Parts: sequence; C-alpha cells; structure tokens
Amino acid sequence: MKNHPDFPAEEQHLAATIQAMQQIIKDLEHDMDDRVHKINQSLSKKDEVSAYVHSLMKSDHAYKAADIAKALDNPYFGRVDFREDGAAEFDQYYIGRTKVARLDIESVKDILVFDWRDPVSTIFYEAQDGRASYEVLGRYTYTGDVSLKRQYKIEDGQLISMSEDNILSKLMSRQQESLIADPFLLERLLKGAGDRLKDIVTSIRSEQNQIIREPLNQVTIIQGVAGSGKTTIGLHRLSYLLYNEKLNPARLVIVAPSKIFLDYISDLLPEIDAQDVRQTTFQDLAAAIMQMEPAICGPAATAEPLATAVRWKGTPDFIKVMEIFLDRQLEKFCLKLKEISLFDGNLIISREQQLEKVVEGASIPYNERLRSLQRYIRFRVRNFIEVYEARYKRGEARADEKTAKRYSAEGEAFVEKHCVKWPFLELLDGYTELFQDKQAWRKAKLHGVDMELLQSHTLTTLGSGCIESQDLAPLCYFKYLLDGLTHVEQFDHIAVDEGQDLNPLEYIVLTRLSRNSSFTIMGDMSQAIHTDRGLTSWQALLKDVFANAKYRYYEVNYSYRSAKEIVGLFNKILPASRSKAIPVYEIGRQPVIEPAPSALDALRRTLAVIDEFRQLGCKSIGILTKQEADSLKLYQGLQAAAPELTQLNLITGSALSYHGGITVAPISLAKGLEFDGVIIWNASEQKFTAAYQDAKLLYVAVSRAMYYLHIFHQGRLTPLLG
Ligand SMILES: Nc1ncnc2c1ncn2[C@@H]1O[C@H](COP(=O)(O)OP(=O)(O)OP(=O)(O)O)[C@@H](O)[C@H]1O
Repeated sequence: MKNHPDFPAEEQHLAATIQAMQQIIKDLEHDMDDRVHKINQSLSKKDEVSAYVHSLMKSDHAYKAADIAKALDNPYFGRVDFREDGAAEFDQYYIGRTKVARLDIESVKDILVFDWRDPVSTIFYEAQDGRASYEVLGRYTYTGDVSLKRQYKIEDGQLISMSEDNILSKLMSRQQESLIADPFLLERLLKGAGDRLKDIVTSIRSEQNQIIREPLNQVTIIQGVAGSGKTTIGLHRLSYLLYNEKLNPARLVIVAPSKIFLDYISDLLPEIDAQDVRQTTFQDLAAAIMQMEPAICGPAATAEPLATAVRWKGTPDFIKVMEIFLDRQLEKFCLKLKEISLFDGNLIISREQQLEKVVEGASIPYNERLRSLQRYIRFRVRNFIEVYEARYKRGEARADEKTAKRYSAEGEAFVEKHCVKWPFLELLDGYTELFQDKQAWRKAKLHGVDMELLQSHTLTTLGSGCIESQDLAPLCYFKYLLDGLTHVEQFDHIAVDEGQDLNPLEYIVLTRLSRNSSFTIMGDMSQAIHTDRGLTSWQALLKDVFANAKYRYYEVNYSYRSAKEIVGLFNKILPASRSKAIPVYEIGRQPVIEPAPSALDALRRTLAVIDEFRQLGCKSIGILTKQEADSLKLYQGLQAAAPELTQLNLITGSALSYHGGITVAPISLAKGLEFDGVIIWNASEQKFTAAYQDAKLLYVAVSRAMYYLHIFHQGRLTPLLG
C-alpha cells in the first residue's frame, strides 16, 4: 500500500529511527570505551567490585549494540496507537524483534522500538475491538483505546509496503475480521515449508498471543488440531518466559518426541533468542536419571493381553507397587537389626536408636535411609575410639595405649564388615527384584492388569539384557525412590511437545524434575497414533498427575499450515465428535486421489507427481507410507528408478537430522513436520481400515501437506476417504 497518505510520513519515521539507532550504537561504543578506562582505573585502585560492575555493563552494552546493529535493516514490523484511559493523547508504539532504546530513558519516547515480548506489545497482537489492556509484572494493568494497528514490510532499511487495521472505523462499519484478509499473514503462510520451522513473531494471532503470555508457574495445556501452531506457540512462549522472567535458559527444557524433531525446530530457537534452552527426548532424559545408557528392546508387544499389561507400566498405579516393595525391603531389614555392643560393652548402639535413623524423614530415598544409618554407626564407633584415645593421651587413669590400639583395630574391622550384607539396591537389580516380589504385587491389589503375565514378560526381557521403552519411566521413578534425583538438574519450566504421546508416569517423572509444576504441554489427542504409549485424555492427565497444580487448558482450531482444500479433506477423516480444523487460506487446487494398479505403476506416477510438485514451486515434498518397511522399499525403488533425483532422503527411527528436499518417511516419523506437497504412497482399504487407529494415522499424513496433496491407492481406496 504505497499510495497510503501516511506512506511518506512512515518513510520519514523509518529513516529517523535508523539514524537514531546508528547514534545509539555509537553511544554504546563510546560508553564501552569509557568502561575499559574505568575498569583499568578501578583495578589500579584495587576496587575489584567496581571493575566487575563496569565489565558487566560493558558486555551488556556490547550485546545491545550487536542486537541493534542486526535490526538496522528491519527495525520493526508493526505499530499500534494506544491511549491509556484518562490520558489526553494516543501514543505510538513501534514493535520489532529487538528493543531499541536510548541509553538514558526518561520517558516512553526514548524507547524507539518495543520488543515483541514486552508487555505493551500485547496490544499490537490483540487489539481488535478498539479497546485493549496489558499487564506489567502481573500486577499493574493498563487499559485504554486503540485507534490504529499497522504492519510494515521493511527490507534493507526501506519501507516496501504497509497494511493497516483502522480499528475504530472498522468497528463503526461492523466489518467482521477475516483471517484471509490479513495480507501479511497470507504472505507468511504462502512462503512454504522450508527445511525447518520458522518464527511467527510478525504474525502472531490474538488467541496465540494469549497462550504465549500465560504466567510461568502453572500447567498450560494446548490442545490443537493439526497445523494450528502448537509447536510454534510453545517455543515462542519459552522465548517470552526467558525475556520477561529473566530465566536461565539452561533451566528450561523442551522434551520432544525424537532427535529429528529437535533438529526440525533448531532453526527457530536462535531466531527467537531461545537457542540455549535445553532440548531432549524423554529417552535421553531417562538415561541421565538412570545414569546409564539403556539398551531398548525391539518393537513393542502388540498382541493382547500382553499389550495392555505392558501399557499399564505407564500408569501411576505402578508407583504403589514400587512403594510397597521398598517398604517390605525396609521392613525386612529393620527386623534383622540387632543391638550393637562393642569395646568390651562400653559402646552400645541400641536397636531403637538404629531404627530411628532408618525410619526418620518422610521422603528420604531408600538407599539413603540405609546410608544414613551406616553413617550414624560409623560416626558412633569412630567417635568412641577418638574419645578413648584422647582420654589416654591426657593420661586418664582408666585409659591405656594398649586398649586404645585394640579398640581402634576392633572398630575398623567392625566398620568394614558390618554393612557389607546390607540390602542396598542397584537400579536394575532392584527393578528385577521388584518383579520377583509376588507379595508386593498382591498387596497392591491391582485391577485390570494380568500381573503374572507382566511379571514373567518383564523378567524375560530384563534377563535378555534390554529394557522396554515402557520401563523407562518406571525405572526413573524407581531411581527417584532409591537414590533421589539430586544428580539431575531441576528445571524452572518444562515444555513438552507431542504431549499426547507421553504416558502419565512419564509426566510424573517430569514433575520430579520441575521446581514449581511449571509446564507447557502441546499436543493433539487426534494424533495419538501410538497404541503402546501415550495419554487417554487431557482430563486424565490433569487428574492423575496435576491434581494439585494450577492449570490453563486451551483449544486451538485454526489450521495455519494447510490450505482450505486440504483441511476439508482431513476434517472428514476423523469421527464427527472430534474438533474440526478451521482453514485460514485457500490455494485453489483440490487434493488428487488416484488409483495405482500396481506398486510399479505407483512408483512411476510418484516420479511424475514429484516433477509436477516441483514445477508448482514445492521446495519440500513428503512421500509418506504407513509402515517404516514400506518407506525403505520405496526409497530404494525411487533411487533405482531415478538415480538423477536430487535431494532424496529417507527418515528412519534412528535418524538424527532432517534435510528437507524430498523426504520418504513412515507417517509416525513425519509427525510434527510439514511439506509444501505430500504424496501418500498407498491409502488402500487394506492399509487404512475404518478403525479409529488408522483414521488418526491418515489424519496425520494428510495434515502434513501445506498446499498440494496427491494420494495413491493400490487396491480399493480406504473407506476413510470414500
Ligand atoms: N500466526 C501464524 N502466522 C504464520 N504462520 C503460522 C502462525 N501460526 C502457525 N503458523 C504456521 O503454521 C504451521 C504449523 O505450525 P506448527 O507446526 O507449530 O503446528 P502444530 O499445531 O504443532 O502442528 P502438528 O500438530 O500438525 O504437527 C507452521 O508453518 C507455522 O509457521
């Protein structure tokens, strides 16, 4: 919109801002030189505190100058005009990726650009009906009128275009806001899927902004349809928390489903200043807790009733069994405790004194209780010897050197031998014993699980030297009960992506690593495609794990990823009871469903569709199969049939990074990713029955596509698409 009457004024404002920024950089550089001088002066006066303060200021200013220099090409992307209630005039707030402020801030006018995470920026994202408010430090609320919201496209320091929401006049005409009418959002959505997830700082929607700015110390759950921006919002929320709560990034962690997914989000993190946040999978976290690299067994049991029994290991009921088992161990140990009499009966440690040490304290880990008694006994023995030696050295009549030596030898021999047979438990041995303790399982009075089957199955797998993935959370919790978790870090905030795929016990383990039940959990129950793990519902999670925590639950239904034509198709796949996605843009081309008489034919046609997609401008293409074995076969087939095909990649379970280009992948491993165009290799009725489990898988596959979708079926088409 170059012919806007304000365009020249905005051009002038931009030029003036850039000039002011250059001046601020100069001022900062000048101040840094000055600080070097002051550091030297302070050091020469041996005033190390002042030297330290100056050096902190110097490095802070160096960062600031670098940030502002980086923003010179594109200092801001939005403006909002706000008048606080009671104030006479509207103030203009320019919003950018980095705050730009003069060195001495005397009034709000000295802040040339506000950071998108600043409290006031919320007005830019949320102003829709002429009124807005923002909160500072969760205590002060400022409310007022908004007259204007403008968005700018700036490149190389030049204003290219601007678009505007004249809110008051819009209100008057009672025009409904249409998402598609936002040209900046549309432009952003039509950019296509790159190799990695992108930031959305310039186009955060109002409902997303609210989630991003939720308070720190609560459980925030984001349930959203495919492509609704859950991952993106969750990561922007981390950036917001880091900036506003001044958290140490090492104390924030993202728990994601796979290494490939972590790689996929890796470009977004530096864009939003969250590059130092810890990123991990539950398996890696478990390895750190268990202090070992567990060997995970092959594919999970799928046949009933074993599958149900194995899945049960992820329920909180298992904790009951562990606690009963350890109580029984402790009870047996206590029953065997005897009075200790040493040094000719001169030192007595009574049974009661020992018992007290074992049972005191409510949440002391099992091994620590034994260690505490061990330390107590050793202390009493060594203390007796020391006191006796001191007495004989002082020349007391009833103490002599010979006896002191005898006592010392007796004491050391006792200390060495006494605890050798104590039942300290190592993690894996203890876990095995737990499954052998039939009485503990009986005492737990469990329902709905075939205990004997579970015990014999687990003892067999443990005996063969591997651990089922369902054993990881119980082992972590068992470690917590045995030794505590002081050897692993505690986090100020934990973000879980694909949260529907973690089971309740995995969440309970995470709560033991959280300082204050501060979580952001993103997920979609309609994408719960793993039969062997995961949640049954968000309600169950809240009841079983976060019953005492403060929480906020959000549902997001706009799908920003896929064009209307694709959203229309994936909405049909799920049962009517599931939330439907609402599209925000259309592309003007329907998905194609095409029969392929044979695999060879499908391969030939796939190559033609790849070609077509490329001509349509697709940079990333996903070719998705139901099973991993099909992906491998297809990948080899494509390589053989078209050796000239560039950028062809296969994703397997062990993949560490995502390369973009043409990706062949099983649907389960493509979850979370997106592609400009998607080819579904075989959506036959044989592969995808009408069962809910298959519907979820197909829903995931279809919703990976942004613009173009081509579905082949060898044999009759799945009823899910019929
Ligand atoms: N406000 C927005 N402006 C522009 N793009 C957006 C916005 N919100 C989300 N998107 C885009 O929508 C796409 C989907 O986002 P994301 O992958 O975070 O969704 P998701 O809900 O985690 O998806 P899924 O569960 O299907 O994996 C991304 O390309 C993201 O950049």
